[in-house]
Amino acid sequence: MRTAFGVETVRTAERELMARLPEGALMQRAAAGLAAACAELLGRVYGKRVVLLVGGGDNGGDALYAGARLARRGAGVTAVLLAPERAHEGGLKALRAAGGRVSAAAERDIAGADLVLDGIVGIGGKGGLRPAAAQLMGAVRESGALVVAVDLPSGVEADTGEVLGDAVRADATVTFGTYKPGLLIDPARERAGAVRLIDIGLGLPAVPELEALQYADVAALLPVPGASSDKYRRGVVGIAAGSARYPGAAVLAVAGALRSGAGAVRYVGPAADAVIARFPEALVHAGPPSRAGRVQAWVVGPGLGDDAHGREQLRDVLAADVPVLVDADGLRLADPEVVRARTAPTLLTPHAGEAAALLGVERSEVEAGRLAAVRRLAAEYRAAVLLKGATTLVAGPEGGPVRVNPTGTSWLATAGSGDVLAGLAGALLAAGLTAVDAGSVGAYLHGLAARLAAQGAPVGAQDVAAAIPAAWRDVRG
Ligand SMILES: NC(=O)C1=CN([C@@H]2O[C@H](COP(=O)(O)OP(=O)(O)OC[C@H]3O[C@@H](n4cnc5c(N)ncnc54)[C@H](O)[C@@H]3O)[C@@H](O)[C@H]2O)[C@@H](O)CC1
Ligand SMILES: [K+]
Repeated sequence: MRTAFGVETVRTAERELMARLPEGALMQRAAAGLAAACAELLGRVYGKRVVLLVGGGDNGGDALYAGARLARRGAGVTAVLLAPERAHEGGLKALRAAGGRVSAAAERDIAGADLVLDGIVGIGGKGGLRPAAAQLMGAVRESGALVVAVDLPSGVEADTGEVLGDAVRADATVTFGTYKPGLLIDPARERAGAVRLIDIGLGLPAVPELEALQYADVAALLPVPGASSDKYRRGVVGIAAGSARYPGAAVLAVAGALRSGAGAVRYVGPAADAVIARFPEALVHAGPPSRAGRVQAWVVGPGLGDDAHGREQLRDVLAADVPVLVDADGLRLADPEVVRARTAPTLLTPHAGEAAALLGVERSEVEAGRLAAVRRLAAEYRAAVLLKGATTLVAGPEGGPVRVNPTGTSWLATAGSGDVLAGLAGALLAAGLTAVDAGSVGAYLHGLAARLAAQGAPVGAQDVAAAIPAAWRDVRG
């Protein structure tokens, strides 16, 4: 599991550690790791030109000390001081002693750089880049230099993943002690490039603020049928989706569920003919979901439409005392009071627009502050919430760490892809995973399936569904 902690927690851990270490030792640890990472990225250090963008805090201090180490290995190192009167004194002295210099012409030095080290601000940064730093970003882009961010790209919010105005766009980020939430969540994540974590010995709490499942975590959570498992052990999924107008959503949700280890899939709704034509193994039922026979988890909403029939289906499913995944039209039509009052687990799977409607805010507000939005939704609806996006987030109703999906890909931004995810996560719910596990394992497999299906070329939702077994095999190794 890759974990992230917010600034307040990092500060506390830093204070405790600093009290036990000689003055400046922690910054030396950070700078040593940073310099080593830069050296690796440069390949050969000797003769390379390195420019340090140095702000007025310890983030700039890290850059200066790392620059001194690179200068000692033969790099030509130049520091651009963005707050000359506050630049870290010890770091500046070390840089000069190692043969580095302070720049008198920032843009010219940047233009000739092989590597630019962004030490403008770190976790002490507030409110985006100031004009003096923002002005240099054009020169940094044009230089073609490798950009390495110290701790996090300056101008992004460490705790929320927001990008405020101009922010550094790094090829790599070297972060200290722990990932910060902003390094794992869009829109900030894509500013960070490849993130490398340097252990500086911070003692961190057991429960992180954010966690990203890795292969091994997903493998451990995947339901695997035992020798004696019958279809009920593997889980029976009910799907109440599709309408005369949108039969395809039902087909895709069923496709997702059938390829995700469900013992059986029961379909209820007006698209039964379309479903059975594609999937003879699906069980189709007329009448209300509550009359469909034994079901261990329901998926409701994809393509449901908003006519009386759809509303009735939704009401009926939400009254069931089994886990329910609510997607798409289901999210639009669900009565918040009914969702809150449910005692069996509920998993809501909105995209940013649907999340905004559920919260009664603008879509842009959700997009800018996705972590806050998913937490608020989970608390307000007393449900697990999967907020779709390039980095899908999953929050549980009881707080705790928010899961962030690392496998997302823009190939998933295609019609019907959400319907497949609904079926997939529904099958995992039926197999007995908690709502947060079903959501996060579902998002993981869904992203991986899309990558495997795409291989760099366009894919449709059906291809994604067809690649779920391959993703499953890939994870189980
Ligand atoms: N405290 C520690 O023990 C360690 C800290 N480390 C480094 O220290 C950083 C935190 O240092 P600081 O607390 O000094 O804070 P920062 O260096 O992140 O930034 C604070 C400074 O920048 C100014 N500032 C705030 N927002 C700004 C903005 N938008 N534009 C320009 N200037 C802005 C502040 O007035 C202050 O001078 C970490 O990110 C990490 O790089 C590492 O050396 C590891 C150890
Ligand atoms: K930085």
